Amino acid sequence: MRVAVPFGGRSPKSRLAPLFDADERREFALVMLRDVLDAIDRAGGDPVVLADTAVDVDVDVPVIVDDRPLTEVVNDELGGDEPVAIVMADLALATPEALTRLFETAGDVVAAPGLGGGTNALVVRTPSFTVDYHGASIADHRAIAADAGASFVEVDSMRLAVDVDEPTDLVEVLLHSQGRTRDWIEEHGVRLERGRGRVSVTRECR
Ligand SMILES: Nc1nc2c(ncn2[C@@H]2O[C@H](COP(=O)(O)OP(=O)(O)OP(=O)(O)O)[C@@H](O)[C@H]2O)c(=O)[nH]1
Ligand SMILES: C[C@H](OP(=O)(O)O)C(=O)O
Repeated sequence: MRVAVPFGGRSPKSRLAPLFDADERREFALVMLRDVLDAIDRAGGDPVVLADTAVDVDVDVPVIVDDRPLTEVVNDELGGDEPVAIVMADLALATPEALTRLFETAGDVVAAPGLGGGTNALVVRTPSFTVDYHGASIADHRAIAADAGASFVEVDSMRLAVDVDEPTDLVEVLLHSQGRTRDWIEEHGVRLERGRGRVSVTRECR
């Protein structure tokens, strides 16, 4: 199955500014993209990157450069007869097993909800569905599918629910991931900070 991976490479991961400067955030976003492309490949998907700027992914994966807004770019992928998946580039915990389960779940539209209201991954098997990202997009996508008379099935997956947007999301990477992303944040001095409540992260050296 074709798996489109949207990638905003120009000024990514602004919510990680408390930890990383702009160059580091660009590098970090690329490292996550590499992990996600690997997981898709190992799940048997055919990835294509939809990037808002030219990007060197360092692997043999096609890159389409299109600087229109995310929703427009993704909607151009939809509407055909073949199923297509959309997997976000910041799913640092994604494993081939979690993605295989997503790809194999039956439904006109299959969605992996993200923390905080987003839609981290989709499989679309009907031309009647369109996306509308940002805000509580999982609720919007549920409504769009209902209006189109399409079934909407949500996959319950912690590995696909964590999109790395905010410093606290790095806790999940350090605790549950083995990939390049985890290595990168460790090399950049990010450590778990254990207190009385939820574990957080701190950066040792800058
Ligand atoms: N092609 C494309 N992909 C985008 C764009 N904006 C975000 N993305 C991708 O969409 C997914 C979700 O991105 P977000 O977490 O909302 O945005 P971000 O720019 O990575 O991070 P923030 O600056 O913290 O919002 C990631 O895979 C991004 O790389 C865009 O304008 N164009
Ligand atoms: C694109 C957006 O991502 P988030 O801002 O929730 O990470 C969404 O999933 O609607």
